[in-house]
Amino acid sequence: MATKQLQDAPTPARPKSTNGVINGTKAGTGDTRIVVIIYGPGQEKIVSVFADVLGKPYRLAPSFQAVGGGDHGTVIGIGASDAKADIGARNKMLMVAINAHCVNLGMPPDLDLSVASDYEFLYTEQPFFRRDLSRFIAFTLGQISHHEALITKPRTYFISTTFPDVRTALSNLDILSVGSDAVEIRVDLLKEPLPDGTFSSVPSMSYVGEQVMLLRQRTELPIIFTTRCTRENGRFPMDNPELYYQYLYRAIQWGCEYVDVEIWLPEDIRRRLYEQRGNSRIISAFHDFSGTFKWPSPEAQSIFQESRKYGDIVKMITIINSMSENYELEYFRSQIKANNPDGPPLSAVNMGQLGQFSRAVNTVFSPITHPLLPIVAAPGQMSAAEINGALSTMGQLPKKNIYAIGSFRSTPQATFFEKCFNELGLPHNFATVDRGVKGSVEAFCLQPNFGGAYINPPLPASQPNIPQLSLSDAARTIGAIDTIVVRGEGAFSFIGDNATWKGIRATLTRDFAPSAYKDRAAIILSSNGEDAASVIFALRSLNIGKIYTVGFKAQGPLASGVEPFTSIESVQRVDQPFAIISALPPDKSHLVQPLLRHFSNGKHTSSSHLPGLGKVFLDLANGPRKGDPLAVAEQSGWTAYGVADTSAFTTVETLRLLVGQNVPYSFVRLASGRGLY
Ligand SMILES: O=C1C[C@@](O)(C(=O)O)C[C@@H](O)[C@@H]1O
Repeated sequence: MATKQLQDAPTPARPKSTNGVINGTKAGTGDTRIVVIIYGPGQEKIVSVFADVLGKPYRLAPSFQAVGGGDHGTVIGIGASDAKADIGARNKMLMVAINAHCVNLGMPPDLDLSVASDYEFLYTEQPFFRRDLSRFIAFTLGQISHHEALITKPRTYFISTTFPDVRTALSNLDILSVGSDAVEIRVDLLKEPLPDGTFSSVPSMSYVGEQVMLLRQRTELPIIFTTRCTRENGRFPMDNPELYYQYLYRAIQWGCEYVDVEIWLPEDIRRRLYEQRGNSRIISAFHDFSGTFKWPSPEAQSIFQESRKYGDIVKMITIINSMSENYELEYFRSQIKANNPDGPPLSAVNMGQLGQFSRAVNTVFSPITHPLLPIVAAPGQMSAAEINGALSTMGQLPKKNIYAIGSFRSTPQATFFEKCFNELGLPHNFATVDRGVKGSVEAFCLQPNFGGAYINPPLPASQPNIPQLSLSDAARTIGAIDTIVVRGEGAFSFIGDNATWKGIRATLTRDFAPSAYKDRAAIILSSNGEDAASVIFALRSLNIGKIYTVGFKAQGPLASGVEPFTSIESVQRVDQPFAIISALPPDKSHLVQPLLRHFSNGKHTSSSHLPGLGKVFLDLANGPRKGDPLAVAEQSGWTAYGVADTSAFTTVETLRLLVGQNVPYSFVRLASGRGLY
């Protein structure tokens, strides 16, 4: 049957690396196959949204057979009933098929189409969450990847949600996920109501699909999809391993970033899931509730070796009987690390109260809970604040002074940082200090308990004058340090970094995949090269084509491929730019308006009859301004963002750099409603 077909077919043309948008690296091109969107009755407009997000033209086709090599670079739409006829016979090396299904229409997706497609996008028409689509497509096509960034982060946490229906969690999700790097959906704990008032023993695929969709619409965090079995503290029945395959494979198709695959499952199922995982990552999971498991045993070693065969992360969780077994786990952890330098990261904790020590010291994907959750997902689970409290009591999280250094006395951000520290149980002090006289930044860095700083306006990277400071690539290239991070002690223990460009890039990729920027033109307006440097860096990381400038001339390492507009004629010669970014100060920000209007109905770069029309405008001006560039942009058909978006994304990045904790963008924006920006 159709399921069988998939079992034998690893996802073809998987990009060699998922070099998505991480750190200073460039966005990868990802999957280069032709994207085919299967749409439901009356839903052809979803094809144009996919095309817009990807920055590509689109056309509708009657069948897979009608798609050929000449369609590279065009998004193809095929109606669901037409697609059914020949989806099984499609050339999988040439095209990637995505079944787009609108759940508002009251019917579950067609099972044959679900199974035969490479991916499935479930969406609601009202409200429609474009950023959900953007994230889904950028992830499944390998243009972005969270994993590389997460496994290099010193500590990662995921929140195990235990809701029977994620709808009840949505209003609290922002606060629940403070401190988490990923959100786990415990599929086995979902309770699907049946018409007779009871609950289904296993939630149906369509119910689970909708739950995943709802969760992803409300969080930007990667999702971990878990079907925990009855023997391992879960509710998923164990009599039919094939059922696990069906759910877990569908999780890959839905674009879940992580899929938890239990080690007891037959090897064939684990292998298939691993081979077919596309850009998802497999967490190979082992739980032992017998109380007889021993970390120093050969069994523990062989479980790790078996898990690593089909796991990007290995998770081992057990019940213990004495405190000393925590030390045995630590020895096991260090051995595994030493003997498997290229092996997958190990996430290992002991359950129960006795095991809480290990929950505090585990650094890789530590499962956490939150007081607002209905139940803890496993005995002994702790919240992020409890773990940080324990670490600080054990001397593992020394109290530091963290500063906002600027030409200001106090800012709402400072209050926000303090709130985050409280919420996360971090022991640090936060102080806002005036930069004042030259040299004061250095003076703060030299204080014994200096724990890092964000600096506004940024420090020139050319003359920071701080001993022990090394620079990140981004700070060096941009020429500005807005964050000083402390890593360890001794020589070069301070890193001068730049968080602003990441805030800009995150804003630019909120509603568009990185491919939308590739080789397209952009215009930057600024009074000087310094204010524009982080913008150029962010655009370059998205493989932008030509950059035109107004008000400044780019210098130094960022100057190549950047051309100033010299006259009205030079503006008129330019093809439709994909992005216009203004770094002008508020009193000059209205000067961008004529450009926004000029390019409103633009000439198109693409020769196709249906080009992607998306265009992005970002206004970085902060403060009361003349005119309303955002309104003008929106009237002229631009997708417009203001500085509040970029500042919120930059705050996320700054917190991550300074204290290693993830505070979701949505939470920062929530706080901004109370006057953060
Ligand atoms: O595997 C784990 C770890 C866990 O069992 C714990 O012990 O915290 C909780 C589960 O939800 C998660 O899937």
